[in-house]
Amino acid sequence: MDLDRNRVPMSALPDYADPDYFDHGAVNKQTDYHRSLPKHSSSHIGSAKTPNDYIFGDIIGDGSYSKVKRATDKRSWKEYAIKVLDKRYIVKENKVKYVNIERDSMMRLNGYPGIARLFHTFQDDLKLYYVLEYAPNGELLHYIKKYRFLNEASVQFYAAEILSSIEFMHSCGIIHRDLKPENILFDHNMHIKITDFGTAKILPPKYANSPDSTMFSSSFVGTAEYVAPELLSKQVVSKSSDVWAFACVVFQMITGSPPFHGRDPGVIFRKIMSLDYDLPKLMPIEMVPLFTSIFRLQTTERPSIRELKQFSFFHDISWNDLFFQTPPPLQSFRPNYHHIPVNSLPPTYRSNMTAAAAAGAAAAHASASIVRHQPKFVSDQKMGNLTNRKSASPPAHYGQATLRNQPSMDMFYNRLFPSNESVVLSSAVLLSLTAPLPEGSKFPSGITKMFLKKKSRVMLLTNMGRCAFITKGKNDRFFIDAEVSLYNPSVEVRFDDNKSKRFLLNLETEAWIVEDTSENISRLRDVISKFNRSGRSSLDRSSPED
Ligand SMILES: Nc1ncnc2c1ncn2[C@@H]1O[C@H](COP(=O)(O)OP(=O)(O)OP(=O)(O)O)[C@@H](O)[C@H]1O
Repeated sequence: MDLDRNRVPMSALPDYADPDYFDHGAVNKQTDYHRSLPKHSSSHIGSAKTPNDYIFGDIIGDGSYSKVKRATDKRSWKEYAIKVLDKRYIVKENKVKYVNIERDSMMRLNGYPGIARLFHTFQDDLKLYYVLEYAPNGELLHYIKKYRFLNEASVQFYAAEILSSIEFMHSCGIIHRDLKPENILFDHNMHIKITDFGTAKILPPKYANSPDSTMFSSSFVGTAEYVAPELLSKQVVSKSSDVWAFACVVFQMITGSPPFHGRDPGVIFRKIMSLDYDLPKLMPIEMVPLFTSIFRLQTTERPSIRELKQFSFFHDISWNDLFFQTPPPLQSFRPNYHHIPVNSLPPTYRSNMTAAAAAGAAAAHASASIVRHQPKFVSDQKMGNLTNRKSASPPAHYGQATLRNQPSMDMFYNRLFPSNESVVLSSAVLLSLTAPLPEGSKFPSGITKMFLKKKSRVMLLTNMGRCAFITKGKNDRFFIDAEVSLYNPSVEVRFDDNKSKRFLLNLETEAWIVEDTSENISRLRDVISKFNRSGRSSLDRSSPED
């Protein structure tokens, strides 16, 4: 079931009658450079396959404008991951360019073992399908969360695989621009497969062998924690921006969190621009130069990949047959107490650190604390103040329902709630999590806005003042992944200016920015304000006695 169906007027859409609309760049005209690329045979990328050739299984990934599903080829019984993209949404959100970039860059990189392969693309009236090599062992992020600090042997081995794959990408003239643990997957044999080339930069051919520090203009793409300073200060990227992200990923593997983290993109960017990061005291000494040499503001000061491969951290890596080796088992990091703590580093290492980083390292040594940053939407605990509810704990069926045999979406949505509660308004939205906005401060704009992670959700408002955000999970089951009571007096609702489709739910410890994509903003404004006003007026009435 497509949640957005019936929400976008057909007249607003371009003509998709041409089956090659996406496959041959009718929307995004091919540049001379694209025409100069080697052509792939039509059996490889083209319309030879259809959705009927596959048995679709669970959703295994939820991107900002796509769902990734497990699928089995009916003839070969081989398993694939099929990325299903909603054409209407892509056009409406101006994502056509990214969809084509993803296909073009993956085609160019096909065959390298560290990069997920794209086998076919095809489409039907509503969707685009990218048939990808299936990486059944999930994301690197999963293992970082599971083990918190990964063992040194794994960090070394996987850092080498990632670095080799980046080197290959760069040699093909592709800068990934969004390397992060969510985009590094594991195949059957626990070798890496880099994915998500939707925001890659495809360089003109003459730059394929350019130095890593050569800069290219770039829009603001990527993920705040892994973005390099040159993008923030000059709106440019270089191959060494991927190397910066690589260092952030390796840092996260060994310490559990990325080096530059914070509650909102603004905080993260300030830390990146001032190179404000901490080196935990038990970090293996051989790893330190990796970070101190890469975390430099000037791209020219960062080592090239060729130089990095010579670092002592990689001294026993056999680079030529990495993907034929058996990876070391992923485990938790067991600190080797013979490692030298950071505060007794030789002066050459210390001189590479900024004052802030050195002070941070000293502080980290004193407290040995490593802060973990895993943004997470809150759910049930926010429901405590829901009025008219006898109990804060959800009923047994709460949060899950199947879609089958439901005559209308609203009736279906009602099944998510207790029987005395019903949906009064639903709308497709983009939801992002950020730090609470102090009174009087403006909504995120410019690059801070661009780096907010947005998730497509359906927002439901119920007659009980509940504001729930739902998404589709495994087996086509919907679930509520964030919700709040608008009657809760500590929830502040703030609308952006009149022209904007955004509003903010300011909670005590975090804020949700909601952007309406269903032309419903004025109705949302009315209903939400009504609920929230009554909650806040009860706060005003009760505060004098408190
Ligand atoms: N080949 C694959 N094998 C297994 N899982 C995959 C594969 N490709 C993608 N996934 C899963 O789906 C998720 C989303 O995929 P992908 O990052 O390509 O989508 P996206 O729309 O670009 O996401 P985002 O908006 O988060 O950048 C991945 O993080 C991963 O968990």
